[in-house]
Amino acid sequence: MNLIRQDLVCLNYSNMKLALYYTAKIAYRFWSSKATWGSQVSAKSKIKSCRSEFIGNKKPKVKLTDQQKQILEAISKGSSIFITGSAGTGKTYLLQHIISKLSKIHGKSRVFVTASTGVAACSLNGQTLHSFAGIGLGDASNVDLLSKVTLDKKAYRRWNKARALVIDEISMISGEVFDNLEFIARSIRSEELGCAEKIWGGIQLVVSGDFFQLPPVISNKGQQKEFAFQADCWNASFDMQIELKTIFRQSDAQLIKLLQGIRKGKYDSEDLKVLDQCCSNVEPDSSAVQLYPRIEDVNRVNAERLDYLDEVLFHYQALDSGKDPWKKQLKNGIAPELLKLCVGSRVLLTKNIDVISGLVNGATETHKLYDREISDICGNGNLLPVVRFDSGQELMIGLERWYVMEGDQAVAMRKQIPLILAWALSIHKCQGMTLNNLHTDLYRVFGFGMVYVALSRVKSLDGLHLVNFNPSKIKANPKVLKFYERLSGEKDEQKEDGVTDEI
Ligand SMILES: Nc1ncnc2c1ncn2[C@@H]1O[C@H](COP(=O)(O)OP(=O)(O)OP(=O)(O)O)[C@@H](O)[C@H]1O
Repeated sequence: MNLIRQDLVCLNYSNMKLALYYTAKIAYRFWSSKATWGSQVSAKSKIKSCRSEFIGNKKPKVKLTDQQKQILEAISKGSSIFITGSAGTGKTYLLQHIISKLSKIHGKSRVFVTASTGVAACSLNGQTLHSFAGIGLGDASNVDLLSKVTLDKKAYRRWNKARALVIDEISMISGEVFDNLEFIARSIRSEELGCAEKIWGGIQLVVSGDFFQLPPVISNKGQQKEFAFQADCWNASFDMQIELKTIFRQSDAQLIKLLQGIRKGKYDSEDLKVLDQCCSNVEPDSSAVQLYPRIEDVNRVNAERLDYLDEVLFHYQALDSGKDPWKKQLKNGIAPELLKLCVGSRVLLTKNIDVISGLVNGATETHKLYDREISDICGNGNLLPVVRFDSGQELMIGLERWYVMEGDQAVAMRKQIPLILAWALSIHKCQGMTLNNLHTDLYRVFGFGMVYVALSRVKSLDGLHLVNFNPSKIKANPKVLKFYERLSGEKDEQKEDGVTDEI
């Protein structure tokens, strides 16, 4: 199937020298390459080489903090670690370094990268924890889950093969599930590998997340072990539990103080004044991403805005390969099955494109997502979109691939344009993102952690706009507060015993 019709690309702007240059060149190359879905890799590399002729391919280097380096060293020594810290302290960024280190130590195929949600898993090129484990919804007794996994040859093999297991966004995994997974790992590995029973069957465990962010979705509200840290095996699972302290996402001291308070469910009159100044009932400006607690509001706003533009709609249908259940998991990722765009759509780039991260954010290549300005679809039919970024730079966005990995094996893959409509996003979907300008309606906020997740996405106060803000919605779960008190208490005790600050 032809993706790129051999029509010449037309641009809607007249003053886009740079974009015109790229586009003209790309259009020519596509014309001559007769690109199809199958040949997109070469088309994409042509886009990249074409871009780098103009803007270079430099990736700004990020220096790891002493804490981050200490964690990497401990990983090299085989330690199992829980990494926590406020939003924007670089947990996921560090995980990327950890994953490459673990792959060197154990071999790529023996390192399994997972996360509690599809979106978080996709951003690490991993899979959801539940699908790695083969436990389905995971709502059965440990013995029943063990039999389920034992009957699932592939899942059983994964548990045997694993030398290291990475779990991101742990706040959304319950203690019940965490204990059950430990039981499965220990049972399968001691039986199959013929070794004495060890915790997690001897797998090196790297777990990351912030329990002040979104909690697990639990059907049985009476469940005793709501959070993973309440699991019986939690403390025994780690050699080290460490809280990252340096916040990178924000640099403004007032905003950092405000967010640190909200994280713990606290605020003072100064914080309320700051939040008050962010409140306004004025229609959000078009560069702001609107965050809503409920997906119905997100879909409604995006559909309304798309409709309002009254432009020709372009449909981009994802191309999926692989088998179920892996293929089904692609639906939980960030790349939509059907992407509808038109000229003027507000979009979000959902995949890190090296050349963009260096140029636009001037920071690192590791941002998981970027908020960007108006997109411009060029040409017609199946032509590729050209996006104008906040920096003013314009790029044609080619196809990207999202994989579901089983060790080093890709078991399913989705090809899609790495964009989603982004006038509005759900607070659940934005966990992990960094946004320049956000507008959030907190009227329908429910549960703990939601206000914190929404507000902590933003980089500076200029970019924070609120409606329906009610201080009573700022709340932290008392169990989580206790856990962190204990964590820092233990740290203080260790300090008195002469142990280093971080460990
Ligand atoms: N050592 C570092 N120096 C500079 N920037 C860093 C460093 N570590 C991480 N960052 C940057 O900090 C930002 C936030 O990182 P990241 O998204 O990993 O945070 P996080 O703790 O996972 O946040 P969240 O809890 O919201 O998911 C990213 O832009 C990342 O590139």
